[in-house]
Amino acid sequence: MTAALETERLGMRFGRSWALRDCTVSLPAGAVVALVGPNGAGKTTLMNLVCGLLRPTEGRVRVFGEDADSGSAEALARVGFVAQEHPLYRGMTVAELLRMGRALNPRFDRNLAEMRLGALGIPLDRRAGALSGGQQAQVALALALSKRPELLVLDEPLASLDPVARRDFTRTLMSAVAEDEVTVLLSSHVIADLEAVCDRLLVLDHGTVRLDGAIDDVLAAHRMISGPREAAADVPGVVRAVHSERHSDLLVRTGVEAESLQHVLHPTWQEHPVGLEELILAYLEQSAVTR
Ligand SMILES: Nc1ncnc2c1ncn2[C@@H]1O[C@H](COP(=O)(O)OP(=O)(O)OP(=O)(O)O)[C@@H](O)[C@H]1O
Repeated sequence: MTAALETERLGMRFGRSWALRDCTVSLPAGAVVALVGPNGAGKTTLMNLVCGLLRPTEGRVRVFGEDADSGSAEALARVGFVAQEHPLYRGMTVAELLRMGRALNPRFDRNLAEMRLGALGIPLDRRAGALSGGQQAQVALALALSKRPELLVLDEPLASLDPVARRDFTRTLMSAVAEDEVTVLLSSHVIADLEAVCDRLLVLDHGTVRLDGAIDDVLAAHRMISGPREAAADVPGVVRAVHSERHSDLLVRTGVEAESLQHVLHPTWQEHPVGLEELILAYLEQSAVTR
């Protein structure tokens, strides 16, 4: 089956610095992917490459098998993009934005956009600049979804939204995923938001891929264990260790076979599953320490 998104040793350099390097990932169609990483990790750069807004310095990026920077009308029509701060033409009314969307995109479904915005009580005759931040985000999402894209790329769409607006945005997104089977690449710094909608994780740090996989598989392949400090050095696959005088808390990569840990651990070690936020932070902290 063709992957929705495939990158092969993808790299992007600005001047002398690499924003993204050696990035090889394959995202299956229908996945909802959480793109996570600290400021400057390369998330926006990857998204711009996926949308064909940047040409890679090295490597390739393919969307449904076609080079993302081919510039073909078909490739552009397949991807919906909501950039950071969801920019809109502020002087135009919502109705004018929808007309423009229709004129620019052959598959644009204006009824769908009006239905979604109507359900949220967003007036079509209001200028975009006079809408609240949450309403602007909803308009940007409705415009992107009404293109009927096969891949939807959302760069920190929730950043400026209050909790109710975040929930409304997430609901709109989830219903679109359920109805249209669209593949989604969604970045955010708020892991709880991502956990609610995403089934796959891609962690970037300093331009390189730190973790990539289905969230369930990634969580199943890690354990948090607590036990005597003097035995901590014998534990294999430690991602992150926090020691007190006598005690150690370790995040360990166990592979898919979590039982394998039992063979090496002293019975006094206690084991418990790891949460997504804890896991991501552990990888990012480990990476910060080893640099
Ligand atoms: N147009 C550009 N010119 C020069 N450097 C750039 C450009 N765009 C990005 N960079 C650099 O590339 C690196 C990655 O930036 P990018 O915006 O992709 O990170 P990010 O993960 O999206 O960060 P944030 O979470 O802060 O939005 C940073 O060091 C940034 O300064």
